[in-house]
Amino acid sequence: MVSFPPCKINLGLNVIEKRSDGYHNLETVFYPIPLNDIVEIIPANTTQFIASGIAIPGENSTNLCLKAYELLRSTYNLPAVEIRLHKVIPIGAGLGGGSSDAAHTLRLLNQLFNLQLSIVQLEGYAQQLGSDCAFFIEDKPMLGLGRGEILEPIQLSLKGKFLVLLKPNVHVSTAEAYKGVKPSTAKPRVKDIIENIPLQEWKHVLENDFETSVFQSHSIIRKYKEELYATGAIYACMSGSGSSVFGIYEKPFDFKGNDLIWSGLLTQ
Ligand SMILES: C[C@@](CO)(OP(=O)(O)O)[C@H](O)COP(=O)(O)OP(=O)(O)OC[C@H]1O[C@@H](n2ccc(N)nc2=O)[C@H](O)[C@@H]1O
Ligand SMILES: Nc1ncnc2c1ncn2[C@@H]1O[C@H](COP(=O)(O)OP(=O)(O)O)[C@@H](O)[C@H]1O
Repeated sequence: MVSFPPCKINLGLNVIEKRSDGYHNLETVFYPIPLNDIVEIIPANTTQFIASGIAIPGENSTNLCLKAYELLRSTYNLPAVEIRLHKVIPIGAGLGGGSSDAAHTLRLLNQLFNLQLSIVQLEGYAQQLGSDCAFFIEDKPMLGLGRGEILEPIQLSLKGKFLVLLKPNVHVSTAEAYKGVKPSTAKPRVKDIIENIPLQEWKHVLENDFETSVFQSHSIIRKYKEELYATGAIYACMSGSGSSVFGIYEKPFDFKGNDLIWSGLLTQ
């Protein structure tokens, strides 16, 4: 059985407060982008994980696909499987690729072994694997609260707009990015902006709190954001903790550049 885990971008991101468990409460809108990995799961005599495509740092045993399998196996006594992952989504880019692979592994196992887990139950397992993992159980635009695992519907349509997604060759650690932000509760709400302010105005009001410190250490990301605006983007922003950055355009646009990783029309 095969699935095609997409990635996500964050439309605005407020880091609200540091929590006693070391995580941060945040407010963001997750939006799915059809730049996809491929996960295939087949019953096997012994459990194994086989990766191809972009190299994933770390041992295979630490891969989130296997962690997702182990999580369900511990409760449902699952048989051995072979999990094949073809990696397309750039790693550590603020695109949530690992979380998406994990969520889609849960979804595939649910189907393959007829576990009859509901969306809410699958989201519960996903939360244990990563803060933004639950979003990928449904892959539709959602407001993300708490650590990112509390999902609420949002009124938003970018259907027909065109997106350009760039990934400069720099790596930003998520944990370091959180350390570089001063949390604040006194910011305009992402939800209010997205639901009530026209897209054309977002560039004046919708922010990603990670940008200030991440741009200081990686000026190429700021440069790319400026380039997106210079080529006509209505709104441009870094995704998550970086290093990818996206621009939303009114019409299809042939962006030229080596670090272009995806462009296309939005459908949601
Ligand atoms: C920043 C965001 C925004 O969507 O995305 P990415 O840039 O990673 O894609 C997410 O919050 C990333 O979520 P995720 O990548 O699942 O994070 P996790 O693996 O759970 O946590 C990695 C580390 O980030 C920090 N962390 C993460 C989430 C959060 N709400 N507060 C935190 O402080 C913690 O130090 C944690 O140890
Ligand atoms: N299937 C996977 N795909 C990508 N990264 C994975 C995967 N499993 C575990 N990881 C680990 O997760 C980290 C980055 O996750 P990723 O989702 O690519 O980035 P981000 O958190 O920036 O969105 C890497 O350090 C990588 O070793």
